[in-house]
Formats: sequence, structure tokens, C-alpha cells
Amino acid sequence: DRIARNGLIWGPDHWHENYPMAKGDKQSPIEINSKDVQHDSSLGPWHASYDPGAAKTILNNGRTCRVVFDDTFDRSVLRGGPLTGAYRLRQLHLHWGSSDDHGSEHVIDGVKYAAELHMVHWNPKHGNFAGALKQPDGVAVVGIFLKVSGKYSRILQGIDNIKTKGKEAPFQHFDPSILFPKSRDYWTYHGSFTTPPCEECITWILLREPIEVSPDQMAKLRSLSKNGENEPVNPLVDNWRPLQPVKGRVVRSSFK
Ligand SMILES: NS(=O)(=O)c1ccc(S(=O)(=O)NCc2cccs2)s1
Ligand SMILES: [Zn+2]
Repeated sequence: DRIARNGLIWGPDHWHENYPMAKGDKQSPIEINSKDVQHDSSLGPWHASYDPGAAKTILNNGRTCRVVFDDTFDRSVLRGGPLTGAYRLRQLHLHWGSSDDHGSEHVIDGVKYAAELHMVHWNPKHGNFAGALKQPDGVAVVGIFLKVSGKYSRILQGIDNIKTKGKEAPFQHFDPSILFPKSRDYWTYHGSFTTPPCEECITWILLREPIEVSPDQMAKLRSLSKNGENEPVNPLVDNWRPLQPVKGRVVRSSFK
């Protein structure tokens, strides 16, 4: 059962045994092929208005590095683009690989990025996050691709004190909009959480322009551990879900 706990038995191909949604028709991530993308001129720009004071803590939950925000009122919200109404920012986290040539969950025209950052927002018209998970318009995730360049860039500092699973540290006065690339161009499609229970409640908004991180930032991410303190070291890398079938879904773009 140690193997089971490490997720080897419960790898992505087994998730459906406990979470039937994992075999649904609107699963994420998917590959985006530009030739199949449909430009939709009715897709307006998206807008994030985040309060830096809403950032609370950064933690390692053994599966990713996550920053959590106060989402008890409309304090940090995302609106516009494919969305109706204001969605509250709840948390951001990342998926990354064991080397720079892979790590992202979504793949663009065959290109895998070194990492993918997800900013998870939920629709308050459904009362709370648990309620929003059950609705097709319940959650909106902005996905930002990370590519490694020599250029130093400020991304998640504070990774130093959450090396092992369960570690949590204050992470305040942080405005996640600094992570946005220059261009607001995006792709959007309807999909799911990329981890169990894989609910199909997500409007994905994937930004076309990747942001750059430095090699040492990637090394810091890869230095995180799945294990708890005083347990055998189990590096936290390759926490991405394999590609899922598109099943006839159309990916729309805000750009030509
Ligand atoms: N990679 S991703 O952005 O698709 C996420 C995966 C899991 C996310 S969550 O932390 O919001 N939990 C989801 C939960 C479901 C039920 C109880 S919790 S977001
Ligand atoms: Zn994610």
C-alpha cells in the first residue's frame, strides 16, 4: 500500500476506478492544434483585478506548490473573455517536469513547455467552491505556460521554506497579475480538473504567450519533495496529467 500511497497503482490510468469522471467526454488536459482552433470574434478581453492583500500562504501538498488566497468575498476576481460574471481567485499552483523539455499539461501544436501555472477561480453564484465544482460554469482556470530562459524572472519566491509535503509558509502582499505575459491572447475550451475527482466544471483560458523563468527557478521547483520531512526523499516532479481525448470539443481563440 506504500506503492498505492505513492500513486504508482493510482496512476492516471487508474483514477477512473475511484473517480468515474476521469473517463468523461470533457477531460483535461488536451493538445491544441492550431489548424482545428476556431477564432471567435465575440471573445472579448479578460480582466483580472487582484488584491495583493488576498494572498495568504504558500504550501507543498505533496502533489504541487500552491499559493492560497482569501476568497470569502469578491476580493480578487477574473471577468470577461468567455466568462459571465466575476470569478473569485482561490489558489494558484504549478505542474512541471523533471527536465526543461516537458512538464506542461496542455500541449500546443506538439510543443510541451517546462511548466504550466494554473490560477483557479470559482463562480460565487454557486454559493461556495464545493457547489461550483458541480456546475459546468463553476470554475475558470487561467493557464500560463513557462519556458526556461537565462533571463532571471520573479516568480514564486518563498519556495525555499516548503521543501517537504505539509510545509506551509506565509505568502503575503503578492499580486499574481505580475505573472501575466504582455499579450492577453488566449485559447478557451470546456474541460475538467486535471487531478481527481476530475469534475468537468472548468472554463479553461490558456494564454498564448509563455512567460520566462530562470533555470534556477526551475531547479527550485524540482527541489521540492513529495515526501514529508524525515521520510525517504521522493522528488516532486512530473506532476502533469497525460493528454485526454478532445471528443469533438472545439477550442476557440481570441486571436486570428
Ligand atoms: N490542475 S487543475 O487546475 O485542473 C486543478 C486540480 C485540482 C484543483 S483544486 O485544488 O481546486 N481541487 C479540486 C477539488 C475537487 C474536489 C475537491 S477539491 S485545481
Ligand atoms: Zn493544475
